[in-house]
Amino acid sequence: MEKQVIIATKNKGKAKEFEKMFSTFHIKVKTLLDFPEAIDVEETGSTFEENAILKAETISQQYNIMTIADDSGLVIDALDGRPGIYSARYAGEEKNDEANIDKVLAEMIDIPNDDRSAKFYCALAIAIPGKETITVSGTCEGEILRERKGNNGFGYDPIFFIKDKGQTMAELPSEEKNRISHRAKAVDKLPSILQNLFFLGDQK
Ligand SMILES: O=c1[nH]c(=O)c2ncn([C@@H]3O[C@H](COP(=O)(O)OP(=O)(O)OP(=O)(O)O)[C@@H](O)[C@H]3O)c2[nH]1
Ligand SMILES: [Mg+2]
Repeated sequence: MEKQVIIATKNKGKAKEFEKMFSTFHIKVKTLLDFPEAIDVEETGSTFEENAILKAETISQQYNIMTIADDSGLVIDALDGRPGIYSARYAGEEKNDEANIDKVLAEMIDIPNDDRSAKFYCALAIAIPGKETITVSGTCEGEILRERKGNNGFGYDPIFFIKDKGQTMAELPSEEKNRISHRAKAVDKLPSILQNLFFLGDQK
């Protein structure tokens, strides 16, 4: 039977990236964009991992199926780690990427060029009914530009500059982002975990 996994996200940018990355695992992926009636999980955790676990466990219990959730964000050193777990809503509940970028650029207007380091962080939680939830994570180092560059990706990608690429995350083609991003680095850790889980105890 083809393995089924729900990715507990409503974020279109993430959904696209997960569908592309999972196509190599021959696992059929659905996201919460396919389940409009899914519980809307309130992210009350104080860490990326806590929020990812909340999202994965709520949905895996609702549908009794293996669920992976991603909680991720942008952590800027000069802003004491902000926006962090509040990245999606940094400029307000409407989760507007453009407004989020504007707010970060305004807060960093006086930050010198040599103090604009940042990282993207992604925590994934894997919840399987009847088993212990597992988390993995990935990070991608970069720095924050003073203006947007590039139209690919989503969120803060246009202002996140990756030195050894000489480009922003939004200038990279999506295949390239899906090789080097914080999300890709976390997803890369899944095959060995899924192998063990499926090998040790086939999903019911
Ligand atoms: O430029 C970006 N490139 C990325 O690759 C990326 N990954 C995360 N983020 C930011 O962090 C928030 C996640 O917040 P988040 O994990 O709570 O997700 P979300 O609320 O958007 O959807 P959901 O997965 O919770 O349904 C997102 O909205 C973005 O602002 C990114 N920005
Ligand atoms: Mg969220």
